[in-house]
Amino acid sequence: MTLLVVTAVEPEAEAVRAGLPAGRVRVAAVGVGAAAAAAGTARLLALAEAAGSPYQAVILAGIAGGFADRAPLGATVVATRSIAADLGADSPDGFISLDELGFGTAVAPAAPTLLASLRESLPDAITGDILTVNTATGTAETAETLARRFPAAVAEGMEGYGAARAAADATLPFAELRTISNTIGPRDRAAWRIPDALAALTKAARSLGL
Ligand SMILES: O=C(O)c1cccc(C(=O)CC[C@H]2O[C@@H](n3cnc4c(=O)[nH]cnc43)[C@H](O)[C@@H]2O)c1
Repeated sequence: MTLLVVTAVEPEAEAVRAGLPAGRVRVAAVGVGAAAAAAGTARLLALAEAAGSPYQAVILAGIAGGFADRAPLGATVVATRSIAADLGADSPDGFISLDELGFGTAVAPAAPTLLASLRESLPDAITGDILTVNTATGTAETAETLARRFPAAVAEGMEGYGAARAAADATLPFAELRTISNTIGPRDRAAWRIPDALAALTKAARSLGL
């Protein structure tokens, strides 16, 4: 299978590459946020298709914030669904999702076969929804609100839903794989364990056996 792995930033891409045999998989950093992920992934897919060597699957990989008591620091998480948590409308009665507004869906389910293969390769990984947010959560109040709105969510990142949409437009299977660098809650950058999360990302990539 010709696989495209996209990450937000280059250190994440390097961590993934370090766990993969050279030249077998394309790993590219496409930028932070769902818009960058969608645009960057779509461009890579289109260029490969135009060159006559299309990709056959897309994985969004990177580090993430983990929900307290659901995904601890250093854990590997695999998304059953990548959900755009803040795509919709605010209202005095609470958040209204894109689905409720009738404008499509904010939920991108992982491709069943790709998800099953990731789970088999990563038996210790925590499986659940991974939220895509435009603003990284920085208060206990927002963390609690998200945990309540999304009881099956284990982590949040900023790109999954965007890359998933690009893969869906190209009718390709998609999955999201992340490792936990910080706990979702009051912003405390000093408490982020980025090197540990990047090391876990390398280990996860190696476990894929590609
Ligand atoms: O400073 C560094 O060395 C460094 C190395 C690798 C990655 C970073 C990032 O800051 C990546 C940002 C990326 O990480 C995701 N992320 C991580 N934690 C959270 C969170 O709590 N809430 C939302 N997103 C998170 C996100 O996908 C960002 O694109 C720095």
